[in-house]
Order: sequence, then structure tokens, then C-alpha cells
Amino acid sequence: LAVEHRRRRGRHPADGKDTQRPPGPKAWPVIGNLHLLGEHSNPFLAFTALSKKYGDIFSMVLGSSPCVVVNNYDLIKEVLITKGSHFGGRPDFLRYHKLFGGDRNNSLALCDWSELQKTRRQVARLYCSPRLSSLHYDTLTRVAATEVDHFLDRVASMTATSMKTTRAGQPATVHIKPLIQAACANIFSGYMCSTRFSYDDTAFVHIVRLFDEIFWEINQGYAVDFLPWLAPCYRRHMGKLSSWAMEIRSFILTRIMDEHRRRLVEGEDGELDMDMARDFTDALLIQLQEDPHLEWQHIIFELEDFLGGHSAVGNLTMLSLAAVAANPEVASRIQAEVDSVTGGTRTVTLADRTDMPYTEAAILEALRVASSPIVPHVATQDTTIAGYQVDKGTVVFINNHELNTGEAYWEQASKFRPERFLQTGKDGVVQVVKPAHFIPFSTGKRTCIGQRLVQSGSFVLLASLLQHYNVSVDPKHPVVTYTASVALPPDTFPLAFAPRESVPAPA
Ligand code: HEM
Repeated sequence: LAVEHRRRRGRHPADGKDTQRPPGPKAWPVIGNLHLLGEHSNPFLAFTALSKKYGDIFSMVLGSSPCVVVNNYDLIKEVLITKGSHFGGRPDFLRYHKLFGGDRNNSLALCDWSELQKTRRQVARLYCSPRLSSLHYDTLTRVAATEVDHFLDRVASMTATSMKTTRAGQPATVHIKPLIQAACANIFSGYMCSTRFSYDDTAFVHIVRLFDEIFWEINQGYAVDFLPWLAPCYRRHMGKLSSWAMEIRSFILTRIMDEHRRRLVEGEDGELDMDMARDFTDALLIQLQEDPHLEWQHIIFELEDFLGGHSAVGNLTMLSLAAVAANPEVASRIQAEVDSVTGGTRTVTLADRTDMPYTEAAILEALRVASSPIVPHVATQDTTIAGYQVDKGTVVFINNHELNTGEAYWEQASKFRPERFLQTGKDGVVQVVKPAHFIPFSTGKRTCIGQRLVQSGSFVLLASLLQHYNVSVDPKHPVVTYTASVALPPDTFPLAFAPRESVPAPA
């Protein structure tokens, strides 16, 4: 009752006048409005339905947590940009702590905003947002090219094996997702840690699988997030999360960190400086020496966090591939683009990306349709949105699903149409243009750091696959995707592959 009462009226933090809280459904004892989310297959569909009744900003109570949901672009901008500094916190979900050694502040994405996070973010940005034509971008291009060769070799052998059991002339059914995940993991570890693992290295394959399990897991919503007293019922589940994360950390320590430390820190007598950093891992170790506020566990978790980003890229690549397989005209246009850029004489590389706007647009379209959620923000002070009072500690949900799929924002929103992101300039050059309301990586002070890596990794894998194969949906294995999620389960649908004729053999 107290929550309900506080929710209805309050004092404006700045001027002390009575200010209205956003309208919203009446909360039940104990569960608040959680049941309303259960009425739809996905919370974002529930948000959109509730916004029709209560307006574009409304409040609700989940368990005992006061929440506000914003549903249009202007309100979203107010939260993320104009008042970004009022909404820099993250919710305190038990699962988030379990994944990061008992403290979610070990994770850059799930921590509350602080000076320490600002410093960690600066180094991460340098490596994880490599600028075009920078040395880091050159390294990424080289690493990705090496990986694509290994990847295509393995796809060729998987396709050949599958074809032995397929009728002549039929495409091969291939469970491609684990291989895509492994290739992405290698692009990330090659770029961030100067280390590549064999696809036959069972410990590596296992860790890639665990990362994918965690990515799927972190994209689910659980009642225990808002009803922490349910924790005893989730004990086994939480234990599983902790043990996955511990296994990953131990792999990173023994297979990556130890070598870097031996080479860099223990091998040097004098001062270390950033110029000596060969890669992101070195940079973290040097930062640890330089910054008294940083501790060993911070950099281990940071590396784990960023290496784990490969899972998101792999899932997006798989979704893009599935969307292209289901839309053969899109596949043909990508193939025409890649053939024209490479002249059919070499395998596509990351350097071709700027000349392949249609392929880039297809990946953006996959991102739009998938509509990956923006991590909830939390008000770090008493403040307002659109004049409504919002108390410190309120969880703010950003309904970007409406932004990505609403008819108000997109023509033929339900269709997969990459060309919606293309514009021909006066000089006749076709360019990728993103409307301002398209913010798949969010915007403002907590915007995604990994977007360049995302676009690079998914581009090079999607383009090289389509360069060498016609990919289609296997009628026996329909494509199943999930609303408002870029995540697919680790065991997901296979796709059908038929080698194209007259394309260059992988090096
Ligand atoms: C499909 C791929 C990805 C999508 C759609 C995506 C999207 C997002 C979104 C929506 C946020 C939340 C921003 C906010 O709360 O306002 C975020 C945060 C973040 N992302 Fe990504 N991301 C992807 C991949 C990656 C990768 C590959 C990395 C790292 C290599 C990464 C690193 C981060 C970090 C560190 C944050 C937290 C920033 C902060 O809270 O200060 N992301 N991402």
C-alpha cells in the first residue's frame, strides 16, 4: 500500500511542488503488476499493450520494485540523453551478481555508473570501438581474414560430410551455429588476446558453448529478478550460472592471461606504458599497473565480459543468415554485391565492408527485426520524465521493441527489407542511412561499446558464407526466432547449404 501511495503522488525534487507520478495499473500485494507481463509472450509486447491504455509513459510495480516504462522516441531520448546522468544505474538482479563472481559491478554492462567504470570504459573503447583506418582496425581485418579461411574450410568439410547422406542434387543440412560461435570467439580472442584456438580443441569448444548458454540465459526474464525471496527455488539454476562463469574464468586465466602476464609483466624490469600493449589483454595488464583503483579481478572480469561479446555477434550472424535464407531475393543481392566487389577472384574481407552497403543494410535489418532489448536503467537520483516524478531507485524500461517494429516508425514494418536503410546520394552513390530512432545499440552515456566489433564480425562471416554457398531454410527444420531477442538457444535450427559454382576457393 505504501508503494502504491508513493507511486501516485510525490514532491517534485527541485521545487518541492506536488508532482504527479506516471499513471499505471493498480499493483497487487507481493507481486505488484508482474502478472500483467505474463499475459503476453514477451514483456515488451505487454509494455506496448499497456501503453495503449495508460499512455507512452506509465508506471508499474514489479514485485516491490517501482518501475517506469517509456514507449516513444522522445521519452527514450529524455532518459538516455537529456537526463542520461540521472539514469545511469542498473537493476540489482541476483542473476547478474551470480554471473560476475557475486558482484555485478565487476561487469561493465551491469555495473552502476562510477569513476572506476569510466576509466575501465576508456581503455575498452579504444580496443572495442576500433576506428576505420586505425591500426587496431587493420589488426581486426587481418585476424578476421585468417578466421574466415579456417571457417570456410570447416564449412566445406561439414557440407561434404552431410552430403554423403543426402540425395544427389539436394543441399546439405548443417548445424552451423556452434561453428559460427567458435569463429566469432576466435575473431575476438585473436583481436583482443592475439590467441587463436583450433575448432578441434575440446576445452575451447566447451567454453564457447558455455558463453552461448550464458548469452541465452542473460536474455531471459525470470520472476526471481523482481521477487528475490524466490531465490531458494532457483538455487540449482543460480549455482549453474556461477559454475559456468567460473569455468570460463579459469580457461581465460590458464589459456590466455598467464602467457600475457609472463611475457609482459614478469618479463619487464622497468615501467610499463601503453605503447607496449600488443592487444587489449596487454592494455588491461598495463592499466592495472598504472591505476591504483584497479584490482586484478576487475581486469579478469573485463576481459571475460568483452570476450563474451562474441556470443552476441554469433547469434546476430545466425539470425541474419536465417533471415537471408528465408528471403532468397536478399541473398541474391548480397551475392551480386560480393561478386562485384571481389571480382570473383578472392574471398571477401572486412576491408570490403564500405563498398557493400546492401550487405550492411541486411545486417541492420536483422538487428531491427530481432529488436534486442536495451538493458534496463535505474534512476540514481529523484528526477522527472516528461514532467512526471520518478524516484531514485526506480527501474526504467526502454520499450525499443516499439521503436524497432512499430508501424508508426517503419513502412511495412513486418517485412524484411534491407533497402529501407539505403539512400542514393546526388552523386549516385548508395549509402547506408539509419533513421535517428533506430538505436539497436542504445545511445547516451551507457551506449554499447561493442558495435563496431558486432558489425565487423557479422559482416565478414555472413558475406563470406554467401559468397561460397546458396543458403536456404531446410523445410524439415523451420526457423524459430524469439520476439525482442537477438539470442537463439545454443541448440537451434540447422540451415541448408549448397556450394555455389565459380567462386574462389578459400585460401
Ligand atoms: C548483437 C550485438 C549487440 C547488441 C545488439 C548490443 C546492444 C547493447 C545495448 C542495447 C546495450 C545497452 C545500452 C544501454 O543500457 O543504454 C549494450 C551495452 C553494452 N554493450 Fe553491447 N550489444 C551487442 C554486442 C556487444 C559486444 C560484442 C560488446 C563487446 C565487445 C558489447 C559491449 C557492451 C558493453 C560494455 C555495454 C555496457 C555499456 C555501459 O553500460 O556502460 N556489446 N549493448
